[in-house]
Amino acid sequence: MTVDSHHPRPVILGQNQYGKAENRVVRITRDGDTHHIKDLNVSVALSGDMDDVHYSGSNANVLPTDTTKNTVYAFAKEHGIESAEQFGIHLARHFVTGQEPIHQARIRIEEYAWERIETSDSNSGLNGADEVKHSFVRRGQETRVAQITFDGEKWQVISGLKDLTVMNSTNSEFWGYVKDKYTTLPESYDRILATEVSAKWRYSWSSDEERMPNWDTSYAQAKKHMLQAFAETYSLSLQQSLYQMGSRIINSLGEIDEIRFSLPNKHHFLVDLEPFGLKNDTAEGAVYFAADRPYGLIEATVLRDGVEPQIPVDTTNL
Ligand SMILES: O=c1[nH]c(=O)c2[nH]c(=O)[nH]c2[nH]1
Repeated sequence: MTVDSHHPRPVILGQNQYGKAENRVVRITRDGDTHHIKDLNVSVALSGDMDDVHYSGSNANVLPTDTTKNTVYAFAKEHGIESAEQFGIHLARHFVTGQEPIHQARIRIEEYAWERIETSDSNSGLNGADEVKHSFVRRGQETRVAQITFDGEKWQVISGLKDLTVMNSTNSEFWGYVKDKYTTLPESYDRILATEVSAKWRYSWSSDEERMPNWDTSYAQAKKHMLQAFAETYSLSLQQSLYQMGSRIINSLGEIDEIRFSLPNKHHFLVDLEPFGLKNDTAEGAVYFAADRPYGLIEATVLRDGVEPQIPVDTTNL
């Protein structure tokens, strides 16, 4: 049999599925001052009677991927997120039982774990009222970095860390900024503040080997002060938090003269759930869309008065 180009061999549609992938959903629940966080990456894949949309373009059986995304956010608000498994079961059941043409739903979930930042008061137990209960550090922790330079006489040691992700689920505002004709950002009086800290600090030590700092102790202290300053600062901008983190280190650790931060503002947008009759109110605990890009990038050096800045402005490849 010859192949007639006007009547090609039938081409058959094989396995197919569709849905919205990587819905980044952050659910904060508030129990008084104590906040709880669930942070998921949810991917929905549906399959069923989808021949027509592929063969002819008829969308009659197609629940839009946009709807699957909205369902993830609305369920997070309405039913909460008890566990990834429970949330996935709930979603899968909804799609399969709710839409006749959908026969199978596969929900894949990644969950990012967060731990509470221990603030000064959580340890002492003396002043429990001031303990910070809305500050978290993402588990997995950071990468420690160091750069050592020696010219035969003098040493320069720059230490630091990257990929230390932290979040305050309240005590962050952003308002009173410049507005021009392109400004649309609504002022916020209670927002999530999250960043992935990249910091490099320079030691004043440069020669006397007898008086060399204890690098491990110093690193642990710098990290602790940075986290506590982040947690304890009532923030009016990420810039202000940055300065507080840096100055806490400079004030607490005599051996460090200079610190440079690169802080991406990991934006969390309140999801509009009004169309589904759901109030998504910050004060009650809310559902956020965790955007990955673009992001604000806040960078600055904080130094001891009188010292010369030496850490390069662009520390990416330090
Ligand atoms: O903490 C912030 N600093 C900014 O400079 C800024 N700009 C913006 O849009 N949001 C924020 N947040």
